[in-house]
Amino acid sequence: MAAATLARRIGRSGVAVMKFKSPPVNSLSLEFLTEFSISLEKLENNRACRGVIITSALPKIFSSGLDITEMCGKSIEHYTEFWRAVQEMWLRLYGSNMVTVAAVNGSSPAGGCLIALSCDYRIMAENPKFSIGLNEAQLGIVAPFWFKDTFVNVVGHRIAERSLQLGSLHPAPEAHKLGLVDELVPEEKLMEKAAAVMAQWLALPDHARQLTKTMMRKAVLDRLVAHREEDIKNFISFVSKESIQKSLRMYMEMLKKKKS
Ligand SMILES: CCCCC/C=C\C/C=C\C/C=C/C(=O)SCCNC(=O)CCNC(=O)[C@H](O)C(C)(C)COP(=O)(O)OP(=O)(O)OC[C@H]1O[C@@H](n2cnc3c(N)ncnc32)[C@H](O)[C@@H]1OP(=O)(O)O
Repeated sequence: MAAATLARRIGRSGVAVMKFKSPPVNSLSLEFLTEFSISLEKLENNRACRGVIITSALPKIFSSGLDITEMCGKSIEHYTEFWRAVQEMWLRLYGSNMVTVAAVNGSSPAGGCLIALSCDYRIMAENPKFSIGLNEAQLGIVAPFWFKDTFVNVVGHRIAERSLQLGSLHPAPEAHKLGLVDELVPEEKLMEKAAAVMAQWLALPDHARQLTKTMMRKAVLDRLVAHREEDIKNFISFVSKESIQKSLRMYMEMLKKKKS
């Protein structure tokens, strides 16, 4: 696959490093999501792999979230396939038996934030220009219930409610204060710190850690599994509305204008 190049390396420590590399901004296209899920599945099935560090190969951007062009002016069949791929990615990552560490080395709005939130631990570069959050409301769209559930499980109900309603993108220091990321480190120390955190988590017996993780996350995962088809229908009916299409088009135009 060409668009989403994901470098993987499993060291002697049993840790893979996955680097998002889909210029210009690592947006989560159908192709990217499919490749990401396949990569996760391969690592999950590889007994030599016990943990994965997820980061970006691009400067300043971890991931710009779902590829908005995938949600604009496409067919029902396309929306169905795209949304199933988003669900699949989250089910694999949030439900992974591996230790997952996000080394967030750039901005991470919406779907990018979901990826970080789905990991076991988040370390972010301490650059106040980098921001993270579920900003869907700013686009005139609504974060699905499982994005919200994942967010609540990390920061708690009150912080999630305020942040989601306002569609806030939190600069790194604020994200740390809110508990949205666990640690801030200078950018050049990010991978070193991620490896140290990984070693700490891998020092425990896998079975105890895995069963505990399942216990903590199962209810939220089961909720999407039980309502998967309904969630796809909701997405399609929401995104097919002309008012939502208009909001998405205006947002894309705003992004382009910002440059000129
Ligand atoms: C009640 C029932 C509910 C049911 C559920 C229904 C609906 C919910 C559906 C979905 C949830 C949505 C989740 C999402 O993830 S939406 C995506 C949100 N992402 C963003 O808001 C980020 C937008 N991008 C930026 O802010 C910036 O681009 C950046 C990431 C900060 C990088 O800035 P920089 O200045 O470095 O780059 P540019 O802005 O110049 O961008 C370069 C280039 O990329 C294009 N682009 C950026 N982001 C996206 C994107 N997410 N998708 C597609 N394209 C993107 C940008 O337009 C530029 O393109 P150009 O052609 O001009 O070069």
